[in-house]
Amino acid sequence: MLHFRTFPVTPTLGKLCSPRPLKSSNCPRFSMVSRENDDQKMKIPHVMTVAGSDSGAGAGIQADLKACAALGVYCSTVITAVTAQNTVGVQGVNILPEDFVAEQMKSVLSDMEVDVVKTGMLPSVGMVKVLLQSIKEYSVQALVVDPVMVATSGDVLAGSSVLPVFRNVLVKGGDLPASMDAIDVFYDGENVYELSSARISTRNTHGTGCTLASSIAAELAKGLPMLSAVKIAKKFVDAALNYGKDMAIGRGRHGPFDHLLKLKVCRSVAPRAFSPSDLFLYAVTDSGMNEKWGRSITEAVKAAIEGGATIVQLREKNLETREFLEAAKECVSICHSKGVPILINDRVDVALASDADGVHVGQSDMPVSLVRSLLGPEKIIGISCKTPEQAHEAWVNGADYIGSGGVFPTNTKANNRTIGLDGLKEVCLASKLPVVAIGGIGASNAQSVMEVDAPNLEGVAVVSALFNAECVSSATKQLHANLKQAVRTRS
Ligand SMILES: Cc1ncc(COP(=O)(O)OP(=O)(O)O)c(N)n1
Ligand SMILES: Cc1nc(C(=O)O)sc1CCOP(=O)(O)O
Ligand SMILES: [Mg+2]
Repeated sequence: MLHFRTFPVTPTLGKLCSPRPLKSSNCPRFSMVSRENDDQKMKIPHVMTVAGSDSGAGAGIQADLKACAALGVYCSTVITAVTAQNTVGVQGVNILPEDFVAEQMKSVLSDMEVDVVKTGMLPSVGMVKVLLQSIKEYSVQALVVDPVMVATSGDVLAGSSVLPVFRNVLVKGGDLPASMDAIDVFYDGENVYELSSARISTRNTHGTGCTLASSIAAELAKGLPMLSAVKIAKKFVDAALNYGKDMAIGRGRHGPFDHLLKLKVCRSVAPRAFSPSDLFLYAVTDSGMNEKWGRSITEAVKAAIEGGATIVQLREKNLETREFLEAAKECVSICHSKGVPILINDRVDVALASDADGVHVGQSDMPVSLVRSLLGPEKIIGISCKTPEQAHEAWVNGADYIGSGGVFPTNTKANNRTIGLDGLKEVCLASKLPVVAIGGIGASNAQSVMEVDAPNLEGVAVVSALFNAECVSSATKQLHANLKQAVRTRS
């Protein structure tokens, strides 16, 4: 079945309201705007959806909200009808009174700066008139109309009387049976474009139309031209279908798919919550040392875990990205099988791609708040601090722990400033975060570190004491025993 999804933007809008020109394609996604009696504020792209509610949350208002959230656009919602719906079909439709739909639109449009209006289920010609009346009063850049005439299940949701008013059209071919590719045809009033992608074989297609239309609206709200917006929206729908292709929600023929695919990446990366006690014996790798002793990174990591390392960091400064990623994937699998968290030094991309538990960054690396926004809430982020001010900032910016040093002079990190045991204590006392000491620490001086009187000092991070030793597991066992002894003395 072909679903006709139509997008009458500027030509048709000219008749309906006074559209503002679309923002240029290279304008920033979030621009600064000034309003009367207001300081400079961050302008968030805004789509207002006028659509029906789907109780199964695969389509309608719920799909629009999820698509806009996934694409980083604010979405306000005007509900035209409430449907009783699931993966089997539409069991009931309760249409809201037209004057109340008008009231919702007025509430949003009179207060908020809406860039694009996207319509879904408009169950009567009266409702279309209500919409036109409202958007005549307030200026919006574009109107994306998804006629929602027929649900994926085949249920008819709106009559054909609304068809003649549409102009530009995107004809979706995703539901055509027995074709290898999903081919959509876009006509912008002048040219016809064929947009094809590989068909994703899945039962979870409920809400694809709503999602495609709201994604186009979201990209237009960011300032993209129409054809680019349509292409990106199609890519997003394909990615979401792919992520959700094996989900099992509902018993019907058409399940919902996974709009929030980015969150799924975060979710799968954190097998268990971070605990400060993980920092007790922190093994930080060094490829130069492992090469010198003729062992691979994976052999070194296995041996450190065997000796009692409680957390691992891959600090591989000389590896090519591809080599680093392969080693990281293997080490992630080893560490996860042993229940030991593994972090990546500096490289957020490698951490994401390898499914590692987090990242350790220094003061001149990517800022913690940005790392957090890229990695999501569940990942572990460590930050190096040498001063109380940095330690305070680490907490404010959302780090999970602090690495503080150099406690003693070290040959492992060039030009590293030594802060001593006193400097370490000052850092500990300036933050609520757990702290791991680093720099020149080994079995012979670990006890003196653990004697520092700071309750949040959780352990030691070491490179050469483990990896510049002939036998990594023995060296780790020895350090572990000494740390245990130090803790017994401390308590
Ligand atoms: C646990 C821990 N603490 C400190 C560091 C040092 O990080 P950074 O300052 O970014 O220096 P490099 O390690 O990148 O040279 C660390 N890696 N781990
Ligand atoms: C990676 C690193 N960071 C430091 C800091 O002071 O932040 S000291 C250091 C090197 C630690 O190696 P070793 O255990 O061989 O001394
Ligand atoms: Mg660094």
